Formats: sequence, structure tokens, C-alpha cells
Amino acid sequence: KRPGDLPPGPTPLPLIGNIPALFGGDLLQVSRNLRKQYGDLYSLSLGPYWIVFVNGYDLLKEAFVKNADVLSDRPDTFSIKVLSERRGIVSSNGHRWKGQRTFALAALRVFGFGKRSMETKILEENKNFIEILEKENGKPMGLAGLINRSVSNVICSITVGKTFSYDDEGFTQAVNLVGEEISNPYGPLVDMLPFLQYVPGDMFLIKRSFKNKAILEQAVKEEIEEHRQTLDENDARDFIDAFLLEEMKHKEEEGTDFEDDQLQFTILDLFAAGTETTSTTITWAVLFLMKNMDIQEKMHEEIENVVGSNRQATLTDKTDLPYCNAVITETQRLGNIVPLSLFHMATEDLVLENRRIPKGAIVIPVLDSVQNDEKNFPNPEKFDPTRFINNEGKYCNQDKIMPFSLGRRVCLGESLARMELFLFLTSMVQKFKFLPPVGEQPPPAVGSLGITHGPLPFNVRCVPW
Ligand code: HEM
Repeated sequence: KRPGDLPPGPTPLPLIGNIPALFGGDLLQVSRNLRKQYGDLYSLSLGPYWIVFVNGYDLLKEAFVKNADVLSDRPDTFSIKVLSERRGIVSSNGHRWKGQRTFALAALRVFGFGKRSMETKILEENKNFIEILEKENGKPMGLAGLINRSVSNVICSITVGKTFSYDDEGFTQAVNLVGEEISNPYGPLVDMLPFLQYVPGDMFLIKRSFKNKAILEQAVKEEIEEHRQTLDENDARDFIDAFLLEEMKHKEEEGTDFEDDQLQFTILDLFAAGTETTSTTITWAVLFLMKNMDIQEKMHEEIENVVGSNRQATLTDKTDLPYCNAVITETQRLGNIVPLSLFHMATEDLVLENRRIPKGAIVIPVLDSVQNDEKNFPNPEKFDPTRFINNEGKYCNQDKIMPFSLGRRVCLGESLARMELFLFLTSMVQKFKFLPPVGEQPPPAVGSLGITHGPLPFNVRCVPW
């Protein structure tokens, strides 16, 4: 039974709890339906967990910023405990998480986060990407895989100190496997209903996940070993080197988190979190632009006026390109890339809106509720960048959405992601118009939900202006 002081929700049934509530579509749809009935705070009883959904800008702030002491841990779910072994940054808690996140942020800054050197790397990668699009000569193509590999190269240049050719087999396999895991539609379901692990066969892709994990771990292990063989103590080349040097400092320390297993998961976290999210956003942008030729033309015109056609836009152009910024922010809003963020856990009982969130509950920051808030964004289904342009033609309102989540677990790669989105999208629209295959209508803007919410595969023609 649902204790009377918990957030409201459908009545749990004996043994199966609120499983029937999940029959209403994917978890995003389920959450939207429940909100209509129960308001901003509601709960489900699933498997061993109470799952609490937190909606709305103010309540999200109260929960994850004001009560960050209680709501910043990850729960004991299958993906966190078993697949990620509670290691790395995304899946660790407490002392380990704090130490690893702090180290990673500092090291990433040394290797380019927020710096001009990073901009140069992104622009270089972008040039290669544009050249490949040029070679396609306006033929219809699925762009998502290529964007994925190009974006992935940016994070690889910092973590493993090199980039890969787009037809490198090992690299392509790693990028595809990570994509498969992050967009696995059963991932959140198995996390909430752990007994699904024991269903015979591989209907929920769990065996597949273990296989993918083994391949990815082996690839990273090899990179770490190669780095160890060529390590120069006075010259860290990349994130792996910096971590190996840190390992040396902590060698004598019992139970230290600076060891190879931890490094392996952190590299995989950065690779996974740093690739799929950004490339999915860029892919949504191409789809939205293809469906809105007038917006595409306006964005191109702004780039032509400010940057011209002989050089790539750089970050110094950013403030002079308000419409481009608005298109990117509107893409993040409507694309709704991580609509339910990642799962958090309540480490103590907590009272919100006079309701008790019990210790051990999985707590979901419903970022979707902010991105699609009708009060701030009338007609939220419409792609309309002018929501982020004020009367003076300036870029505004970007803080009305929270695609990178909030609180202590806020996305660690936000500054890199913002750079990438701006530099990739401006140079893509500078060179090409995005059109559907001849004789076809642009595809519907329909997404599928795993951890990320990505568009269904579609073909596009990239035709020079
Ligand atoms: C547009 C691109 C991106 C979006 C929309 C995005 C969004 C998010 C979201 C919603 C979270 C979950 C926060 C929470 O638990 O409440 C997150 C976490 C994280 N992101 Fe990103 N992200 C993006 C790009 C990146 C990049 C480029 C990196 C690479 C460095 C990155 C690294 C991480 C890491 C390591 C975490 C885990 C943080 C922690 O648990 O402490 N993300 N991101």
C-alpha cells in the first residue's frame, strides 16, 4: 500500500505494484500522463522501489539544489550497481564520486575545457566532417552515425590524446556500442524492475549489454596500457596520462580510487556521456531545420552577414549570432535530449510539498516538464527559435530550460557541449541546406527514448547553398 504521506499516484496492486501504469507508453509518456492527474509530484511503486517524479522549474530547484545533500546520490539499480560497478563518475557516490568528479574537472580544464585550444580542436574536427559531407555531393544519407563519430573524436582528443579516422573499425564499433547502450529502450525499465534480469532469453538486451561492456572495457584497457608504456612523468599528454600520474601519487594509499578500474570507467563515462548527447542534439537540429526551411534560411543569412563564407564561425562570433544561438537552444528544448535526466536517490527521508520522499526512493528530475512548460513556451510542440529572441533582437531566456539538469550532479561536460553545438551547427548551416530526399516530405519529428531521446533514423540531403 502507498503510505498516506507519500506523493500521490495510482493505487499499487498486490505483488505487481504499479506495473500496469507502465503500459501507457515509454517512461516519458507515462510521466506526462501521471502529471496531468496528480500534479508536479507523484510516485509509483515498482519492484523494490518507490519512484518519485519531480516536475516544474521551482520544485526541481527546491529538490535538487536546496536539498542537494539528500538528493545527489545514484540509486542501487542494475545499470549503476551491476553494469557500471558503482565506478566512474556517472555511477559513483559519496567520497569516490566527489574525488573523481573534482579530479576529472580539473584535468579536463588542463586539456582544453573552456579554452581556446579546445575551440581549435573542435574546428579542426569540424573541417574533416564538412569535407566528408561535401564528398557526398548532395546524395541522401543518414547523418547520425557520422555526427556521432565526429563528436566522439573531440572527447577522444582530450581523453586518449588522439582522433580516429571515420572508417576505423574499432572506433566505429565503440561509438556504435555506446550509442546502442544509451538508446536501449529497456534500460530504464530493467533499472526499475530488476527481476527482468532473470527473464530467460535476451528480450531486455541484458546479455547484449554485458557483451558490449566487455568489448568496450577491453578497448579502454588497451589504451591505458599503451599510455603506461609511453608515459613521460613530466609531460601528461591527455586525461589518461594525468590519471596515471595521479595513481602514482596515491600508490601507497589503501583503498584509493586512483586505480586502473576506476580510470577505465571514467574514460567510458566521458566517452558515452560526451558523444551521444551532443550528437543527438545536432541530429535533432538537422531534422528541425529540414522541416522549417524558412528558419534554415534565416540562420544561414545571419551567418553570411556576420561570418561570411570564407572562414568558420568561432566563439568570438557567438554574441553577434543571436538567431543561431536561439535555434540551438530551441533544439535543446524541443529535442528534449535527456527528458528524465539520470536517476537520483534519496539518502534520507525528505519532505517536499508536504509529502514524504522516503529514504532509498529513486527520484527522477523531469527536465521535460521545464522544456515543455506551456506557461513559458506556448504551443510547446512548435519549433520556434524566436522564443529565445527579445524585442531588441537579442538572444534571451536560455535559463528557462535545463537540458543539462541541475544541482550537484549537473552535467560535467556542459561547457564543452555548448562549444560543440555552436561550432558544429554554424559551420554545417554555413555550407549546406538540409533537404529531404527528392520527392519526399521531411520525416515526422518523432523520437525514441532510452536514456537519451533521439530522432528515429532519417535520410537527408546536404546540398551546398
Ligand atoms: C548537449 C549535450 C549534453 C547534454 C544535454 C547533457 C546532459 C546531461 C544530463 C541531463 C546529465 C544528468 C545530470 C543528473 O544526474 O541530474 C548529465 C550528466 C553528465 N554529463 Fe552530460 N550532457 C551533454 C554533454 C556532455 C559532454 C560533452 C560530456 C563530456 C565530458 C558530459 C559528461 C557528463 C557526465 C560525466 C555526467 C555525470 C555527472 C555526475 O554524475 O556527476 N556531458 N549530462
